[in-house]
Amino acid sequence: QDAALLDIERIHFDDHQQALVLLNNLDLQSLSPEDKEYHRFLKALLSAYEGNLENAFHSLTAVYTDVQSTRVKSRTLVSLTAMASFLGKWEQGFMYANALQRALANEKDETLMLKGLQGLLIFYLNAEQYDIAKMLAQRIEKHSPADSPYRCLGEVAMMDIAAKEQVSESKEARYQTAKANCAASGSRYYISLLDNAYLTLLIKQNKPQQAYRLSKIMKKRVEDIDVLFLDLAFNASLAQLYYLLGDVEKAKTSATFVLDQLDKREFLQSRIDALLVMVKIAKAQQDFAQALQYAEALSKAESLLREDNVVKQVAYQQANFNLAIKENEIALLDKKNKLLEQQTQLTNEKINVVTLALVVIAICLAALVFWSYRSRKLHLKFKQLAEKDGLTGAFNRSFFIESAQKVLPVQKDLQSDCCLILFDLDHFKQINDTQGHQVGDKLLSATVAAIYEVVNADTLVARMGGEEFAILMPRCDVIHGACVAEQCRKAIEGVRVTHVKSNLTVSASFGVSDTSQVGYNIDNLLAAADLALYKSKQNGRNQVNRYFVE
Ligand SMILES: Nc1nc2c(ncn2[C@@H]2O[C@H](COP(=O)(O)OP(=O)(O)OP(=O)(O)O)[C@@H](O)[C@H]2O)c(=O)[nH]1
Repeated sequence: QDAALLDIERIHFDDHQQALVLLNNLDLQSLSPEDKEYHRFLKALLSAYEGNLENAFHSLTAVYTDVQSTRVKSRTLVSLTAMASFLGKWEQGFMYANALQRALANEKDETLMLKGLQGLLIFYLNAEQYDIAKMLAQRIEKHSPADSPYRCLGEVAMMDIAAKEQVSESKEARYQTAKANCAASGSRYYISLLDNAYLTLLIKQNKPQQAYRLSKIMKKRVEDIDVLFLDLAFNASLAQLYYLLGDVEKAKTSATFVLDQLDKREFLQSRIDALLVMVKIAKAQQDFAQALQYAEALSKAESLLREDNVVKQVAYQQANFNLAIKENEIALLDKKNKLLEQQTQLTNEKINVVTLALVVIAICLAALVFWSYRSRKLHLKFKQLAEKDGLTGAFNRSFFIESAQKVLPVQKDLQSDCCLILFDLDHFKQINDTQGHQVGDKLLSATVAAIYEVVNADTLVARMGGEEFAILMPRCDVIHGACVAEQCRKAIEGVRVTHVKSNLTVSASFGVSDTSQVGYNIDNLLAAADLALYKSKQNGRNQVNRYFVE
């Protein structure tokens, strides 16, 4: 903030005229927007010295409402709080004091914090809440160095409270330390306030000689400062002091000075002190008419003060009550918020649990699908392994026999002929020996593939062992069977295997049997076909022979 503005605020208690001159001479255009607001605040504050505190209070209220800068706003709140107590605006004052207390709870700026405490201290002092005022003074003492004006104000407050409470013990030592601190702070105004508080205490403790010495020291300074409130308080004290010292004329002069001023709320205590002296003097001089007049004025002033005290107490109670309501509301809101938080947390947790459950279910389902797919695949594989020959893909012997045992009785019931072809590759050992086993294997596979080209898909083709194969054909007589066998023989003749060392030809010998001759027994069918096959081998191989009953 602008140094000139800060200076004006610093000196305004001690030299308000100089402060006013400086403020009016400032070039407004050169100020930042925040400093313009600060300038407006200072103008409102200094207007208090024009004699109308009420007007100054209104100006400050307007500043407080209008300004944007939080710094200027909180500074204005401090002055409003203190000023409300001088004007007896207790209801507003407690409201401001509460707002200020709340603001101070979060205040990080040390100067603003001390300023705030200062405003609160003045307010609670005037509100006669001495316990709170003492606490505030202690806080100020803790936060400020010995030579700070804030520290000095704390000392003034403590002395003022001692005077108000009319303590009987000597405060001489305390006064001397306080005075040293206040002198170090360089504030004439605060030193005068301290002196006046101590002066009041000395008078109340009936120590007129000490009080007199002090008053002599004070006089010049008070006159120089020229603040009406201080002038009146000092003269009221002087009136009491001179009366105690028996200097009636001087007591009268001082009291009259007080009573000649406008009858305002902020000067009420000084007025009462002065009137009290005037009543005593008039009585002592046996001027009863005058004494009555002063007594009436005194009673009026005292009743005003009592009224003010009642208003003050009620406002204080009300403020505490409002605060309690607000605290309850805040506590209630806190609880509601906590409840909402817990509900949201609960909902979130529920969502998490549901999501987790869904994920787990999805994983389980996927695992289940995968597992059933795998097990189906495995099952098929096992089934295949159990039913088929691994090399050629034809059915194996056991499956062939099993199937034949199921098929044949059905065919028998249907009176449908079936025939069985048995064939064996020729000179296969030789092929193995000359071409190698791998070629032999290839040949076996190619043979089965060639057979499947000839027969129907529902025909049972099986590898019975080694290079021997069987074909079972339902709804087929021996002539048709021999025909199929012939086709198969030719197909095998056409089988070619790649990557062989020399030209490789392959053939097979066939034997065909049928149910019309040997019945529907698989063993008989096989045996009969085997005989026919044997015949083919005997007759030079690569041929088909049917079984005939001899
Ligand atoms: N590469 C191969 N050879 C096999 C397999 N099973 C049996 N063999 C062979 O097939 C040959 C059968 O030989 P043999 O029973 O003497 O009959 P062959 O040489 O075909 O002679 P003929 O039947 O009289 O024409 C043997 O050498 C077996 O080792 C097989 O899975 N792969």
